[in-house]
Amino acid sequence: MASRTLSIGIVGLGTVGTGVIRLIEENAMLIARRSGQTISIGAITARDRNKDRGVDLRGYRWVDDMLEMADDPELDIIVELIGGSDGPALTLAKKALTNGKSLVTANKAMIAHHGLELAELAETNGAALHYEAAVAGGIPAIKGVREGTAANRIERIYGILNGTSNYILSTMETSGRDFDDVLAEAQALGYAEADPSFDIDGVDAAHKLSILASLAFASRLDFDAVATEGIRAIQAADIAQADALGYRIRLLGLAERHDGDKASELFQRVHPYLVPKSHPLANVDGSTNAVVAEGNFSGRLLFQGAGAGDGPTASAVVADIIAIARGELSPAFAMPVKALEPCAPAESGHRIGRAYLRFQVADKPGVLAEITAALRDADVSIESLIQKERSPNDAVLVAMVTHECAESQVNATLDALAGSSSLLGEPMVIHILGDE
Ligand SMILES: NC(=O)C1=CN([C@@H]2O[C@H](COP(=O)(O)OP(=O)(O)OC[C@H]3O[C@@H](n4cnc5c(N)ncnc54)[C@H](O)[C@@H]3O)[C@@H](O)[C@H]2O)C=CC1
Ligand SMILES: N[C@@H](CC=O)C(=O)O
Ligand code: NA
Repeated sequence: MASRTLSIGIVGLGTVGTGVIRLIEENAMLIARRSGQTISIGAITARDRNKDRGVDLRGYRWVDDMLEMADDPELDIIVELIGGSDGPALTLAKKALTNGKSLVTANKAMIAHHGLELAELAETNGAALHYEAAVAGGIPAIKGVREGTAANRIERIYGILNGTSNYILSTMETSGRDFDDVLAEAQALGYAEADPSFDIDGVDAAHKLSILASLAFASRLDFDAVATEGIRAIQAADIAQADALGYRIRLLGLAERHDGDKASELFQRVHPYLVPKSHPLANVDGSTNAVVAEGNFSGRLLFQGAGAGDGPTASAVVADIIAIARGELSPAFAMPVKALEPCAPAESGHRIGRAYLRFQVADKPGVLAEITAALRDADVSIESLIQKERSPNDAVLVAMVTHECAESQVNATLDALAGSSSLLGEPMVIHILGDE
């Protein structure tokens, strides 16, 4: 058994926090051998001391005020597992790092909004900031990109970054069940954020994408520049149409760096995509995540595994603790924060691709002609067109797939149709994954 002890304070005892305790208890010997030290849980806290969490916490020191942990000389590492971009999590993180204590966190919202500030605090105070669990749960995606691809110029990074929305889409696809019903199940399984709109509106995936993009492109983290759309508007009919056309719908995050003559631009987007069934991402189901990184020497790398849930997320948290125990003090964003380059956001309009468009229209003569005229005026040609029969609310679903065109042309089509009395509800655009 290792003779030295590294003491951690765990803040937050929900899905991830209790998972971390279970893992450290069950794999204690192995972890001690691998890290060269015994990892001891020196203090714990959460909102409610008396809640039954299914783990016996009686042997651990309870601290009422989490901020005391950041001042506690007995603790070497603070493990922040409460969540939230600002508020207590951020206060705790800053205090711990300022005091030279290393911080391990699963909090992507906080890293996406304040990661650079926290990384600078870590640099200044000789502490480590590790956040493997914050992106793609149990997959070592941060380590994979920060270290595994360090020698490469990354051309593009993309993937399925939110377990809850992938669980919803893939379960709706296979079972035909209702959106709300499947979301409730994902929440019960511990996959969803405290506010599940972060999952279904693409915000959680955008947090993760912005972090990955900073690592991949050595650029300053810029969450506000991620164009974000979630899965709320996707209907069972879209999933069925996609299936008939040979695709599955997945919520993807995609980032690319465009190096111009003078400056670099960064394209970052979270959006539903039609993924060809033959593409590896089409077969990523349930809460599984997958990250594709394309390096100029490595070629395409695919990291895949559980993106949410107690066990996989705890695995990533404890891997970070072990890394710190081993003395790994590498900068949080692979290089000193000052060395990261600012990149202006790239516009999407010039992007070329195919798109799935779905309209809900009034069942009256001339509607289809109106849509096709708007497409013609924007010079968008149609590869396939499906007109479905009338639904109970008298709407008719018209879905189509375009030939390759610039996204600005699709936008021009929708602009021309905006306000038309023939359209019942907002049209839906789903990009089709090309040779990304
Ligand atoms: N659940 C998952 O699959 C994953 C979660 N994460 C992240 O891990 C973090 C924790 O997530 P979960 O464990 O799912 O959340 P949870 O809601 O299950 O647990 C949160 C815990 O923090 C405590 N807490 C919240 N605010 C507090 C406060 N002001 N003072 C003291 N304690 C407070 C709660 O009492 C609870 O014990 C979040 O940042 C989340 O985004 C990351 C990857 C996967
Ligand atoms: N809510 C998140 C949890 C992991 O990050 C998700 O569903 O992916
Ligand atoms: Na991870």
